[in-house]
Amino acid sequence: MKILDGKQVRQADAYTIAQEPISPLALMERAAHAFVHWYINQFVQTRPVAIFCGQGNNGGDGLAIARILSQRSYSIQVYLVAHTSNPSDDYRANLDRLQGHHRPILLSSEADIPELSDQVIIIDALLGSGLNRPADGLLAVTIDKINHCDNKKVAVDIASGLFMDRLNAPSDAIVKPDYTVSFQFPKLPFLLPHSAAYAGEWHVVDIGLAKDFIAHCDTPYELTDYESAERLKKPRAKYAHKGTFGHALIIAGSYGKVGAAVLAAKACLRAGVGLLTLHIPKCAYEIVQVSVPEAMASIDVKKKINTLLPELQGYTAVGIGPGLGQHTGTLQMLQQLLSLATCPLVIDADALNLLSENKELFGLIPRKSILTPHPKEFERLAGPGRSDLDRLHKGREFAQKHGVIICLKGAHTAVIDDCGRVYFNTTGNPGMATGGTGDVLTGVITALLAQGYSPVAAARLGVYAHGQAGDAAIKKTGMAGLTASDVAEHLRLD
Ligand SMILES: NC(=O)C1=CN([C@@H]2O[C@H](COP(=O)(O)OP(=O)(O)OC[C@H]3O[C@@H](n4cnc5c(N)ncnc54)[C@H](O)[C@@H]3O)[C@@H](O)[C@H]2O)[C@@H](O)CC1
Ligand SMILES: [K+]
Repeated sequence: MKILDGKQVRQADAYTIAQEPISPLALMERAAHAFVHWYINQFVQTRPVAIFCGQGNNGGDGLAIARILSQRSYSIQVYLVAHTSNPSDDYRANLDRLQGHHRPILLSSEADIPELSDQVIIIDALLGSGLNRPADGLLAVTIDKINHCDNKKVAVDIASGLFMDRLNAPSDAIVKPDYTVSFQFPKLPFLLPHSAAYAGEWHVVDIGLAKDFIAHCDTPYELTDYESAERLKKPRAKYAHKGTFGHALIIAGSYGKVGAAVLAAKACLRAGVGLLTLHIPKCAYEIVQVSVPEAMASIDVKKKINTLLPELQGYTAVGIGPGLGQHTGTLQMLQQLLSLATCPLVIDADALNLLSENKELFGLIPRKSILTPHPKEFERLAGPGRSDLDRLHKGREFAQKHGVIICLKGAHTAVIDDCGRVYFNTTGNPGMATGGTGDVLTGVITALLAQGYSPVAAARLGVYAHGQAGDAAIKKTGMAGLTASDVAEHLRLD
């Protein structure tokens, strides 16, 4: 699913209106019905509804939603905030349509803002994607009051006060909803850590904007959702043998961090690789043979660290980094790998830290290698970002400059390809913020690369499947109890 900017959404809107054709008012009605369809599956009729409306089209949506909910026997009360001398036509039309069903209350000062009982659900339709400056005056006061009550809150399209395409200042008044029901597309701020709190749990509802227009819309931002992940998957052929699914090499582990190698290996196997060899220091030999009997071991000359690059011939992908340590001998091995590798690489954890400490090696990274930094590792690689958006821009620049794919890990891990396209992941949960899950991810992506997936597909599908495994695992373990081993065990690629 694509993520469009404000201008593109307005163009999609206008194109649909002209081409379908459909009147703007009928499109608003369709959006309101889509919202209500979601709403009635979520909240029972016995919960009263307070709908706060502005005077743009977002407010128009709110008025149409109020009418439709009232027709469905929900008890509603609309509160209007007058913030413009030029209310939108469709706002006016919906205000007219509401007459006879309901009498809205106009809020003229702070004193008019109601105290609501706990049972009331708040629908926020004050401002939508047309926000052109931070909310102030009575709008800001109303937003503040809404935020201070414990009632469940649902934002229509986007939380009032949240910019779609640019950063808000920390002091801006923005509704903090429990849910956002977004029309047709998610919005970029929903996916960025610092603004995600202003989206809550977000849902996208289809309002029938023209598919041909959307298909041709050029945007750097996209989601990896269920449909796109399914499209990326390659079926396993009936007459396949283990050679069909590649031979992965994972270079991992050091004294005290052998677990990282084991986790990466288990995940690699669960992600369907044909054969796996682990290159490990001597101290890891028994541990690996016992805990991952399916993997072959390539033993380093050193007892506690990896220093000697094995012969690379025959491997279809190499993953390096989990639990590796940052010794000089290991650095030389990494340098050799970067110079000699002819198959795609996954570079993670200490291998990334070694690169950050030795930036002159950047030029050696084979094109289309996959780098999997968490935000701190990314900062070490590419410098600090002033904001989430800035970090994303830095990631796009870095990926294009060095011809690599970056998995910038986080709640919505961003896979950034070497053309600067960003694919946000949609699976996973906060339980996965625990040691070892990164090692599991390296194993999964290495397995997919080894099986012949393109680097971008391997990164997107790997990140998606990794999050999906975490989501499946918490059904048994709960979030707090989730371990990286649980994630590895619950991986399912078909
Ligand atoms: N995406 C789509 O194709 C559709 C969008 N619809 C709705 O239309 C909305 C966008 O409508 P609009 O463009 O009218 O935008 P808004 O509803 O956000 O309102 C814009 C109006 O508010 C004023 N305004 C902006 N920022 C302000 C501020 N800080 N303080 C006071 N006034 C401010 C503007 O000058 C303008 O008059 C969407 O969010 C969505 O809810 C739906 O009706 C149907 C289809
Ligand atoms: K809103």
